[in-house]
Amino acid sequence: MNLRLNSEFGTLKAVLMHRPGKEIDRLTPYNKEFLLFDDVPYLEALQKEHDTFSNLVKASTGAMVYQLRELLIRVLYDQQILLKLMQNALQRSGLSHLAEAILERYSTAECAGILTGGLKIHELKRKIPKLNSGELMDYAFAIAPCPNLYFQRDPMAVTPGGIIFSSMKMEGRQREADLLRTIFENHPDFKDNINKLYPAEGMHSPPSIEGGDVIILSQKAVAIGNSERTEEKAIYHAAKALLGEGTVERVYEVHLPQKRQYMHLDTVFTILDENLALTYPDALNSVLQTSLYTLKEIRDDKVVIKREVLKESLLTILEREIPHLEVLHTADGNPDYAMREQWFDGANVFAIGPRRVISYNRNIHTNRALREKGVEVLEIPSSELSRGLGGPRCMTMPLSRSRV
Ligand SMILES: NC(=[NH2+])NCCC[C@H](N)C(=O)O
Repeated sequence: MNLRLNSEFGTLKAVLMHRPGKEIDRLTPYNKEFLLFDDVPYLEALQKEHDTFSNLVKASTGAMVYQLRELLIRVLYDQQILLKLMQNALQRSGLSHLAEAILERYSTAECAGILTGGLKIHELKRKIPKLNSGELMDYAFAIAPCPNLYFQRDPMAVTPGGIIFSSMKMEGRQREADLLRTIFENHPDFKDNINKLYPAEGMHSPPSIEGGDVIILSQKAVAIGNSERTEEKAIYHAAKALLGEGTVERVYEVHLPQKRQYMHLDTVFTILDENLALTYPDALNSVLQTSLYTLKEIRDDKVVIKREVLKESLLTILEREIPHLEVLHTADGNPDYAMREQWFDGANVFAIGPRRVISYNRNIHTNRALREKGVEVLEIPSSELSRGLGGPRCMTMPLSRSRV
């Protein structure tokens, strides 16, 4: 599988998802903010909703649906890889010296569970009795959980020129990117098919960039949100790699207001067909600045790029890049509902093919407007899934689509 995509809407052929697990049960009213949740979801119901979603993706497209847990277990059979991930995970609590003892006592599948669901001190004490000292706070995490892992969109991005491995802004999500990168660099299905664009070789503590901020406008153009989560410096480096690779000719930096409800560019718009986009107008109108990166020259293997600040709105750019663009608004622009539906990711539908989308059932006004435009809308239940403040696009990492 060649890991490149040239659109947001070509018929889906393979996608990566994560069925939420133990990590969700770790959320409490006290840690939810740090872990970027707006509520404390009910795991069983959340899993049911997620199963409906992944089954629907499979049934409606015939696509291969990879599950993160299976891919992770496969690469963790390599003890060196497992040890390194475990040490990194424990490092944050100053306990990396316990990594080997953990590997001796837990199976590979259990280690995968720990790396995603976290580990508390009292759980560890049951396995390593000599740890029974009162100094360690029993209910503290030795390894913090990754409850946002079902938002598979964010820890990386597949572009027309290759893969961007995210460097996550928020501490509560940083380990997710390590897990994804380890999988894609080591799993036999993927490791020989990736062209890594970001971070550049030897870059330590790369500036933050998250997959939800990366949107393919066309084979030749990519938009990246400069947002609460993605920094200008990261966009510069990603643009340089993309333009140097050569498939993409224009990279747009879209300056979003730094607000939680617009945390990523894909909370503001998604592309559903060669000439149809779904947007949240208030956010679109508050984009006051965009910049365009293009290639200046490649001399002695050195890529030089040029940045122009454009006095153009996001809409103008979309219209230029997407000929005959029609724009549909969340809740059809109805002011009573547009804001409500955007909060629950109305604009964040997942295109499984041209004018075919999966959307949350709760966004009834948006779904109706989509249908009136001739879009096939497949609905999924959303009472629990939406509590993490991400929608169907956020929950999926497409790996292969038919070319358009
Ligand atoms: N691509 C997206 N819009 N992802 C939404 C992620 C939501 C998640 N709770 C976070 O705050 O990071």
